[in-house]
Amino acid sequence: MTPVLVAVTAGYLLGSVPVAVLVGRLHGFDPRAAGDRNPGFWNVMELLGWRAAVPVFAGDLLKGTAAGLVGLVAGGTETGPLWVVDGASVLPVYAAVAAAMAGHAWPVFAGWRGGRSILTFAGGFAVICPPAFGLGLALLVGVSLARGSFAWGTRVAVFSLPVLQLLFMPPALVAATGGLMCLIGLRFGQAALAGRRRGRARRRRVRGPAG
Ligand SMILES: O=P(O)(O)OC[C@H](O)CO
Repeated sequence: MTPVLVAVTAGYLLGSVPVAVLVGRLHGFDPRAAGDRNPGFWNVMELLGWRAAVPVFAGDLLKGTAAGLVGLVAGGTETGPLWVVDGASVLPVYAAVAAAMAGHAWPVFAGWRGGRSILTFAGGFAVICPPAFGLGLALLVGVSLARGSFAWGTRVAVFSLPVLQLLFMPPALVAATGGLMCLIGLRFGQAALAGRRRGRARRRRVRGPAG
Protein backbone atom coordinates (compact mmCIF):
# COMPACT_ATOMS: atom_id res chain seq x y z
CA MET A 1 0.00 0.00 0.00
CA THR A 2 1.20 3.52 -0.69
CA PRO A 3 1.95 5.75 2.33
CA VAL A 4 -1.13 7.88 1.65
CA LEU A 5 -3.42 4.84 1.46
CA VAL A 6 -2.01 3.50 4.75
CA ALA A 7 -2.44 6.96 6.31
CA VAL A 8 -6.03 7.40 5.11
CA THR A 9 -7.13 3.88 6.11
CA ALA A 10 -5.56 4.01 9.58
CA GLY A 11 -6.64 7.63 10.11
CA TYR A 12 -10.25 6.94 9.21
CA LEU A 13 -10.48 3.83 11.42
CA LEU A 14 -8.86 5.63 14.38
CA GLY A 15 -11.11 8.65 13.93
CA SER A 16 -14.17 6.40 13.79
CA VAL A 17 -13.71 5.23 17.39
CA PRO A 18 -16.74 6.96 18.99
CA VAL A 19 -15.22 7.91 22.33
CA ALA A 20 -18.11 10.10 23.54
CA VAL A 21 -20.69 7.48 22.53
CA LEU A 22 -18.75 4.78 24.40
CA VAL A 23 -18.40 6.96 27.51
CA GLY A 24 -22.10 7.90 27.28
CA ARG A 25 -23.04 4.23 26.99
CA LEU A 26 -21.19 3.54 30.26
CA HIS A 27 -23.53 6.09 31.86
CA GLY A 28 -26.63 4.71 30.15
CA PHE A 29 -27.29 7.29 27.45
CA ASP A 30 -26.32 8.41 23.96
CA PRO A 31 -24.87 11.97 23.72
CA ARG A 32 -26.33 12.17 20.18
CA ALA A 33 -29.81 12.16 21.72
CA ALA A 34 -29.24 14.65 24.55
CA GLY A 35 -27.97 18.19 25.11
CA ASP A 36 -26.70 19.76 21.89
CA ARG A 37 -26.58 16.21 20.46
CA ASN A 38 -22.91 16.45 19.55
CA PRO A 39 -20.94 13.33 20.52
CA GLY A 40 -18.02 15.38 21.79
CA PHE A 41 -16.26 16.60 24.91
CA TRP A 42 -18.37 19.69 25.58
CA ASN A 43 -21.75 17.95 25.40
CA VAL A 44 -20.58 15.12 27.67
CA MET A 45 -19.13 17.68 30.11
CA GLU A 46 -22.43 19.58 30.29
CA LEU A 47 -24.45 16.38 30.68
CA LEU A 48 -22.19 14.34 32.97
CA GLY A 49 -19.53 16.68 34.37
CA TRP A 50 -15.76 16.91 34.13
CA ARG A 51 -14.89 13.46 35.42
CA ALA A 52 -16.79 11.71 32.62
CA ALA A 53 -15.73 14.25 29.99
CA VAL A 54 -11.95 14.14 30.51
CA PRO A 55 -11.60 10.70 28.82
CA VAL A 56 -13.59 12.08 25.86
CA PHE A 57 -11.26 15.09 25.63
CA ALA A 58 -8.18 12.86 25.80
CA GLY A 59 -9.55 10.15 23.50
CA ASP A 60 -10.73 12.50 20.75
CA LEU A 61 -7.46 14.46 20.89
CA LEU A 62 -5.26 11.35 20.94
CA LYS A 63 -6.96 9.66 18.00
CA GLY A 64 -5.97 12.68 15.85
CA THR A 65 -2.42 12.47 17.20
CA ALA A 66 -2.25 8.71 16.59
CA ALA A 67 -3.50 9.18 13.02
CA GLY A 68 -0.91 11.92 12.39
CA LEU A 69 1.86 9.69 13.75
CA VAL A 70 0.82 6.83 11.46
CA GLY A 71 0.99 9.26 8.53
CA LEU A 72 4.38 10.51 9.69
CA VAL A 73 5.87 7.01 9.90
CA ALA A 74 4.23 5.92 6.63
CA GLY A 75 5.84 8.94 4.94
CA GLY A 76 9.33 8.10 6.21
CA THR A 77 9.29 10.26 9.39
CA GLU A 78 10.65 13.36 7.67
CA THR A 79 10.72 16.40 9.94
CA GLY A 80 12.39 19.81 9.88
CA PRO A 81 13.51 22.08 12.74
CA LEU A 82 11.44 21.73 15.92
CA TRP A 83 9.93 18.50 14.54
CA VAL A 84 7.60 20.21 12.09
CA VAL A 85 6.49 17.74 9.42
CA ASP A 86 8.52 18.04 6.23
CA GLY A 87 9.28 16.52 2.82
CA ALA A 88 7.68 13.22 1.88
CA SER A 89 5.85 13.01 5.21
CA VAL A 90 3.72 16.11 4.63
CA LEU A 91 1.09 14.52 2.37
CA PRO A 92 0.57 11.32 4.41
CA VAL A 93 0.33 13.30 7.67
CA TYR A 94 -2.27 15.73 6.29
CA ALA A 95 -4.15 12.83 4.65
CA ALA A 96 -4.17 10.88 7.93
CA VAL A 97 -5.44 13.85 9.96
CA ALA A 98 -8.12 14.65 7.36
CA ALA A 99 -9.22 11.00 7.38
CA ALA A 100 -9.31 10.90 11.19
CA MET A 101 -11.47 14.04 11.18
CA ALA A 102 -13.78 12.43 8.59
CA GLY A 103 -13.90 9.30 10.77
CA HIS A 104 -14.87 11.37 13.82
CA ALA A 105 -17.56 13.18 11.78
CA TRP A 106 -18.92 10.10 9.96
CA PRO A 107 -17.79 7.10 12.05
CA VAL A 108 -18.10 3.64 10.51
CA PHE A 109 -18.32 2.21 14.06
CA ALA A 110 -21.24 4.44 15.15
CA GLY A 111 -23.80 4.55 12.35
CA TRP A 112 -22.04 7.43 10.51
CA ARG A 113 -23.35 9.89 13.14
CA GLY A 114 -20.37 11.68 14.65
CA GLY A 115 -19.11 15.03 15.89
CA ARG A 116 -17.46 18.19 14.63
CA SER A 117 -13.85 16.97 14.77
CA ILE A 118 -12.38 19.93 16.66
CA LEU A 119 -10.34 17.88 19.12
CA THR A 120 -9.34 15.31 16.52
CA PHE A 121 -8.06 18.19 14.38
CA ALA A 122 -6.14 19.65 17.34
CA GLY A 123 -4.57 16.26 18.15
CA GLY A 124 -3.49 15.80 14.53
CA PHE A 125 -2.13 19.35 14.41
CA ALA A 126 0.22 18.40 17.25
CA VAL A 127 2.00 16.12 14.75
CA ILE A 128 1.87 18.63 11.88
CA CYS A 129 3.48 21.50 13.81
CA PRO A 130 4.48 20.67 17.42
CA PRO A 131 5.83 24.15 18.31
CA ALA A 132 2.61 25.89 17.17
CA PHE A 133 0.61 23.29 19.10
CA GLY A 134 2.68 24.07 22.20
CA LEU A 135 1.99 27.80 21.82
CA GLY A 136 -1.71 26.98 21.30
CA LEU A 137 -1.70 25.05 24.58
CA ALA A 138 -0.15 28.04 26.35
CA LEU A 139 -2.90 30.24 24.87
CA LEU A 140 -5.54 27.74 26.01
CA VAL A 141 -4.31 27.91 29.59
CA GLY A 142 -3.76 31.70 29.54
CA VAL A 143 -7.13 32.63 28.00
CA SER A 144 -9.03 30.10 30.14
CA LEU A 145 -7.51 31.57 33.32
CA ALA A 146 -7.86 35.19 32.20
CA ARG A 147 -11.52 34.85 31.19
CA GLY A 148 -12.41 32.13 33.72
CA SER A 149 -13.81 30.09 30.82
CA PHE A 150 -12.40 26.91 29.33
CA ALA A 151 -14.80 27.27 26.38
CA TRP A 152 -13.21 30.63 25.50
CA GLY A 153 -9.74 29.17 25.97
CA THR A 154 -10.39 26.32 23.54
CA ARG A 155 -12.00 28.61 20.93
CA VAL A 156 -9.14 31.12 20.94
CA ALA A 157 -6.49 28.38 20.98
CA VAL A 158 -7.98 26.32 18.12
CA PHE A 159 -8.57 29.31 15.84
CA SER A 160 -5.08 30.63 16.57
CA LEU A 161 -3.37 27.44 15.44
CA PRO A 162 -3.05 28.35 11.72
CA VAL A 163 -1.73 31.81 12.63
CA LEU A 164 0.84 30.29 14.99
CA GLN A 165 1.75 27.74 12.30
CA LEU A 166 2.85 30.63 10.05
CA LEU A 167 5.77 31.21 12.43
CA PHE A 168 7.19 27.79 11.59
CA MET A 169 5.84 26.55 8.24
CA PRO A 170 5.21 27.94 4.73
CA PRO A 171 1.87 29.60 3.86
CA ALA A 172 0.91 26.73 1.51
CA LEU A 173 0.83 24.34 4.46
CA VAL A 174 -1.05 26.86 6.59
CA ALA A 175 -3.62 26.91 3.76
CA ALA A 176 -3.78 23.11 3.97
CA THR A 177 -4.52 23.46 7.69
CA GLY A 178 -7.27 25.91 6.74
CA GLY A 179 -8.63 23.18 4.47
CA LEU A 180 -8.79 20.79 7.44
CA MET A 181 -10.62 23.44 9.45
CA CYS A 182 -13.23 23.81 6.67
CA LEU A 183 -14.47 20.35 7.66
CA ILE A 184 -15.16 21.71 11.16
CA GLY A 185 -17.09 24.60 9.59
CA LEU A 186 -19.07 22.15 7.47
CA ARG A 187 -20.00 20.14 10.55
CA PHE A 188 -21.14 23.27 12.42
CA GLY A 189 -23.28 24.16 9.39
CA GLN A 190 -24.80 20.69 9.26
CA ALA A 191 -25.52 20.77 13.01
CA ALA A 192 -27.24 24.17 12.65
CA LEU A 193 -29.43 22.86 9.82
CA ALA A 194 -30.32 19.73 11.80
CA GLY A 195 -31.22 21.95 14.79
CA ARG A 196 -33.54 24.05 12.61
CA ARG A 197 -35.19 20.90 11.23
CA ARG A 198 -35.76 19.61 14.78
CA GLY A 199 -37.18 23.00 15.80
CA ARG A 200 -39.65 23.01 12.87
CA ALA A 201 -40.72 19.41 13.65
CA ARG A 202 -41.24 20.33 17.32
CA ARG A 203 -43.38 23.36 16.40
CA ARG A 204 -45.48 21.19 14.04
CA ARG A 205 -46.04 18.66 16.85
CA VAL A 206 -47.09 21.44 19.27
CA ARG A 207 -49.51 22.99 16.73
CA GLY A 208 -50.89 19.55 15.84
CA PRO A 209 -51.96 18.25 12.39
CA ALA A 210 -54.57 21.01 11.92
CA GLY A 211 -52.08 23.82 12.64
O1 LIG B 1 -15.66 18.49 17.65
P1 LIG B 1 -15.97 17.45 18.66
O2 LIG B 1 -17.03 16.52 18.20
O3 LIG B 1 -14.74 16.79 19.14
O4 LIG B 1 -16.60 18.18 19.90
C1 LIG B 1 -16.24 19.50 20.15
C2 LIG B 1 -15.95 19.70 21.57
O5 LIG B 1 -17.06 19.44 22.33
C3 LIG B 1 -15.43 21.11 21.75
O6 LIG B 1 -15.06 21.35 23.02
